[in-house]
Amino acid sequence: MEVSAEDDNKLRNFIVGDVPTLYYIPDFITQTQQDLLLNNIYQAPAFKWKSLKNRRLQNWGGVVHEKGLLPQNLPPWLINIIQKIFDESRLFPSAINHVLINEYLPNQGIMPHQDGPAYFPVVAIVSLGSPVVMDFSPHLSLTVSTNQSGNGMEDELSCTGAPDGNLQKDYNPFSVLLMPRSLLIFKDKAYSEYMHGIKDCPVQRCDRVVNVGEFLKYRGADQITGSKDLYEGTDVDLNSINRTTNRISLTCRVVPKVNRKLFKF
Ligand SMILES: O=C(O)CCC(=O)C(=O)O
Ligand SMILES: [Fe+2]
Repeated sequence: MEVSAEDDNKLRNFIVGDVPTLYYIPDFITQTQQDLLLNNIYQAPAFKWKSLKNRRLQNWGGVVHEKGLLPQNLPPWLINIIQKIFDESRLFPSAINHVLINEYLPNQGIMPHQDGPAYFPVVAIVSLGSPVVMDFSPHLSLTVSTNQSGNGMEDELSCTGAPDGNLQKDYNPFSVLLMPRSLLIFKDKAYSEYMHGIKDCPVQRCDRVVNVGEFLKYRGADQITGSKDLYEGTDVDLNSINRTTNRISLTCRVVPKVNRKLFKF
C-alpha cells in the first residue's frame, strides 16, 4: 500500500533519538484497554505459558519455523490491538499474524539480540505493567573504528551505512524508556544494525534514554505520589526507574511466509 506524505509525517512526529526508524508512541492504548489485555493474558490456559530461564512467554498466531509460519488463528482479544497497530503505523506489508507475549518479573530481562529472519523487519511492541528500559546496541562489527591509513578502504566499510567511514560516530548505543500503554516501533537500521535487550535489574538507569520527556513524566508522577520520600537517606539514584511490578509486552510482527503444509510429507 502506498503511504502518503501526510501519513508518513504523522509517524515522523514520534521519532525519538538519532536513528530515524525508531518510533515511540506514548499512551497508545487506554487504561481500560490495558486492563482488558492483562485480564485476557492472565486468563489464558496454563499450557499457553512457556517458561524460559529469565522470563515466560505466550506464543499467538502459530509456530514460527525457519521455513515460515505454521499458522493458528489469533484470539479475538488480540485482533483489535493488532488492527490498530496495522492501521495507524502503515508500516506492515500485510496483516500482523504473530504476537509474542513476554512477561518479566522486576529482576528479569532479555539478552541483547536481533529478531530472527523469519519476520518482516518491522516490529511493534506494546508495553503493559511496569516501566522498563530497552537498550539498543550496535552490532560489534559496526562499532570498530575504520582504518585510518587513508588507503581507500573506507568505502568498503561504509557499506554499513556511514558514508564518511566514521562508523563509531553514527552507531552509538542508546536506550528507550518503555512506559505502560506505549507502543515502540522499530525497523530498517534500528532493526538490523542494532541489537535490543533489557537488563535483568529491578533498578534501571535512564541516562541514555532518547525519550527524556517520558522519564521526566515518570519522575514527576513519582514525586506526586510521594514515593520520592522513600528514597530520602537511601542510595537510590534519581536517574533510574524502579521496576516494582511485572512487565508484559506484546511483540507484534508479520511472518511473510505462511505455510499450512509445513509438516505434511
Ligand atoms: O519485551 C520486549 O519489549 C522485547 C521482546 C523482544 O525483543 C522479542 O520478543 O524479540
Ligand atoms: Fe526482540
